[in-house]
Amino acid sequence: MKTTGYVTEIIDELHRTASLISGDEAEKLVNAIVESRKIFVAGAGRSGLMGKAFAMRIMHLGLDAYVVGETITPSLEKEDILILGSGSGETKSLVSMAQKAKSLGAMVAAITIFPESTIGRMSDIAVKLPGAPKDKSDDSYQTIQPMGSLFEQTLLLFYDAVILRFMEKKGLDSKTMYGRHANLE
Ligand SMILES: O=C([C@H](O)CO)[C@H](O)[C@H](O)COP(=O)(O)O
Repeated sequence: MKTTGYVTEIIDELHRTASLISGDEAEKLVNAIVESRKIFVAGAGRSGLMGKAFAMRIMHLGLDAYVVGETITPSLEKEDILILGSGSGETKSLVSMAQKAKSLGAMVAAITIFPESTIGRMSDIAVKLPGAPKDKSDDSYQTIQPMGSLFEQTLLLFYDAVILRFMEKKGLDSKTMYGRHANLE
């Protein structure tokens, strides 16, 4: 298949996964972000990269957003939310973060293929995204893509959709948000 054929196939896969995301679960996450004081985002590897893109846009919304592990990230407190993106829901560093966040009384949200995973079960809000785990141990969801690519792409689209929903709720537009964009690039 030509590279452009693969692009079309990936988009078809994303159409299928997008249509399976629960609107109620997504709305719970948006409302939790609205109600939280600070928003912390975490994920490992590629899932973490999608989280960084999400945290940047949350900052553009005018909220206090942080990526876990960065040098200027402050302490998590009980009025805050920790959002974890993890296909498997079993990544060890994220399990520890979820445990710590729970012990501090903060809200934990998981975006995962497996709400029944360790991270999913520990979370106050779990949004299920369809996909195949990176080790392909669960072959119930078919994708032509390697490892967790389909989950990671769906995660980025989902995060961008959360931003749009937040903008809609708060009457924000791109122009206002651009006013907060980095100007030392
Ligand atoms: O980087 C990743 C890998 O390339 C899978 O496609 C994963 O995002 C990373 O290993 C984290 O895994 P999950 O927590 O299961 O998303």
